[in-house]
Amino acid sequence: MFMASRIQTRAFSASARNLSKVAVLGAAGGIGQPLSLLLKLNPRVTELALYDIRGAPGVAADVSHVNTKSTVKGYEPTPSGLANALKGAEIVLIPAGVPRKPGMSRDDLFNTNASIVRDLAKACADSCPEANILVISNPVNSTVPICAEVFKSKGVYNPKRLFGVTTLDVVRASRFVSEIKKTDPANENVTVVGGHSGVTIVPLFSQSNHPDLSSNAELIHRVQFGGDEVVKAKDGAGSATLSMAMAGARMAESLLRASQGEKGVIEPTFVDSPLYKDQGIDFFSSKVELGPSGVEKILPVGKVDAVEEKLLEACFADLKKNIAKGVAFVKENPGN
Ligand SMILES: NC(=O)C1=CN([C@@H]2O[C@H](COP(=O)(O)OP(=O)(O)OC[C@H]3O[C@@H](n4cnc5c(N)ncnc54)[C@H](O)[C@@H]3O)[C@@H](O)[C@H]2O)C=CC1
Ligand SMILES: O=C([O-])CC(=O)C(=O)O
Repeated sequence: MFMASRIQTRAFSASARNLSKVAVLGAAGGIGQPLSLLLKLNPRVTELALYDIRGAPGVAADVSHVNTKSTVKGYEPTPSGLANALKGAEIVLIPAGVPRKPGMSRDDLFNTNASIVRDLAKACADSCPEANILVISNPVNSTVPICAEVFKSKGVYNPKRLFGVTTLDVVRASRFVSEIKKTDPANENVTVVGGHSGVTIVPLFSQSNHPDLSSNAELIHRVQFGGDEVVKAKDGAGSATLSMAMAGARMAESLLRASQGEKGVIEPTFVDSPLYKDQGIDFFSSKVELGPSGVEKILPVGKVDAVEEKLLEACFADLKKNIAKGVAFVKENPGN
């Protein structure tokens, strides 16, 4: 009897620890819908909260019929709907905002998406200040600093809990390499550092299985401008959604694995980083070891070759401006 109740208690505390509410803000969009589906398929997610300014209850009703154990709820587009979606969330994924059309840069999205992300970050700071915030909305190089400034202004900033999602860049890099080398992309781990737009995306092929590729200008360009390929092909109907949903779901899964005790979980992500602060760059994407507190350890960039050295120089110049723009936006437009 005593033994049985002890076992039951232990089983209960283990499952209580693994209750993971995940919220998606922008859940009815091109990324939000497949991302919500992939999260519903993830057994580590126990509660899925879907929010959008339109259509979240419909997406939630649909996804909720998928026969996995997690519960799914769609929230009304009201301040209380948003607050309830966020309350108790361990992870918040933010793909809310407009995507690019052909001819636009990610920075061209700033004017629309900056205030969307600022306001959603405020809601997160109020309702789930300890959640891991995963920013997908572009321009990531600026929207992540925007979130940081909002959290700072509310006195709840924890740099270990804020992530710009750059997973798609390594997903693409490994796939593109595997196409060239006729290998399985699952075995191609390409480190990509910097930021998430154009020349701020720096693949480090010298550190990969195929160091010869570091002089392949065409491949480097394809990784840096992979997003443009999709924007062009969609011809006005948006940008990457399905591959992005997969990348976002992978990042969320990695955080859940790490928070549930798995050691050595490493993902590339754009975080508040010490790596180049001496050069005035406060956020940088590199390999990050994840843990129960979010960022466990930011790994060094490591040895780069002369080509990559030049790529990094170009990255720094743009990245610095993108970050400063996000910081200045919140200072000049604190919102209500
Ligand atoms: N980090 C990355 O690697 C990638 C980022 N993106 C970015 O993700 C963002 C979303 O892209 P898509 O899903 O294709 O766009 P979409 O237009 O299909 O969906 C965006 C959704 O956000 C919603 N939304 C707008 N304002 C909102 C608010 N204040 N609160 C909640 N929801 C709101 C819209 O109603 C819409 O359902 C874009 O900014 C895009 O550039 C896209 C691909 C890759
Ligand atoms: O290219 C875009 O605008 C969307 C994006 O960030 C990507 O696909 O990497």
